[in-house]
Amino acid sequence: MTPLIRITGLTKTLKGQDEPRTILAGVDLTLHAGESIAILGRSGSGKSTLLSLIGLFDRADSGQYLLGDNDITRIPERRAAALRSEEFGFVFQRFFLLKHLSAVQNVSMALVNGQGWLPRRKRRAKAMEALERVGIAHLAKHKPQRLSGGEQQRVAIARALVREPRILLADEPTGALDTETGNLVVEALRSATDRGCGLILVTHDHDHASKMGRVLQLTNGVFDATPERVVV
Ligand SMILES: Nc1ncnc2c1ncn2[C@@H]1O[C@H](COP(=O)(O)OP(=O)(O)OP(=O)(O)O)[C@@H](O)[C@H]1O
Repeated sequence: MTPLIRITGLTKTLKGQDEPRTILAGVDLTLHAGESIAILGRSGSGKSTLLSLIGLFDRADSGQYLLGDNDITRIPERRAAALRSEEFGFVFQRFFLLKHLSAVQNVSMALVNGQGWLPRRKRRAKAMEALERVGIAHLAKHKPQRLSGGEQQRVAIARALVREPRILLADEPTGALDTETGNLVVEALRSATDRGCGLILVTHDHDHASKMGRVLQLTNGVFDATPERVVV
């Protein structure tokens, strides 16, 4: 089957006031439907930079990016914006929940500007289903201030999943959480792959990384050549 993502030889050099710095020096990555990948690497190794290229927030200097059968290496920003909302779900370290809205309203909001109009009742039903998937349907009416950090992050995951993205990108989603709470969040992310979603998790936490199907280590702008550990 065609992979969701095929990236080859991706490079990115940052040109600031100082000397140009090569952050990514030829990254190869393939993600299949239903697969989960953890990306580890020391601070500043380029993990977030890579995720922002994959999520089409930024462009590589060279290399090729195939999304399914489509070469999207050099698509215009308008098309990139459409793909970001149609194909990707994003989860960040910060939850970015709207504090005056309940959990279910925060999740439904993600459907307001989506493809095709949905009546409010349908949006709410889908949002409830997404909250159920991450195990917090019972907290649907709670506003963020009444939720713990881990619960808020699971609302954010439900918000990312409610649009049924094909690819879920998570950048340090457990960075602000303790280990136990982080485990719940990682399980909520991983469970998205049960329905065929592809997941890429950037993390510093080796335990969380080990819950993914593959673990890749970013060092000096490329993935280590050490054999990938496959968890079965
Ligand atoms: N907009 C920018 N302008 C200049 N330098 C940047 C910019 N964004 C990132 N960098 C630099 O690029 C390098 C890679 O950053 P990146 O955030 O991708 O690393 P990371 O592996 O995600 O780090 P961390 O684990 O600390 O989040 C860092 O040295 C960072 O300082």
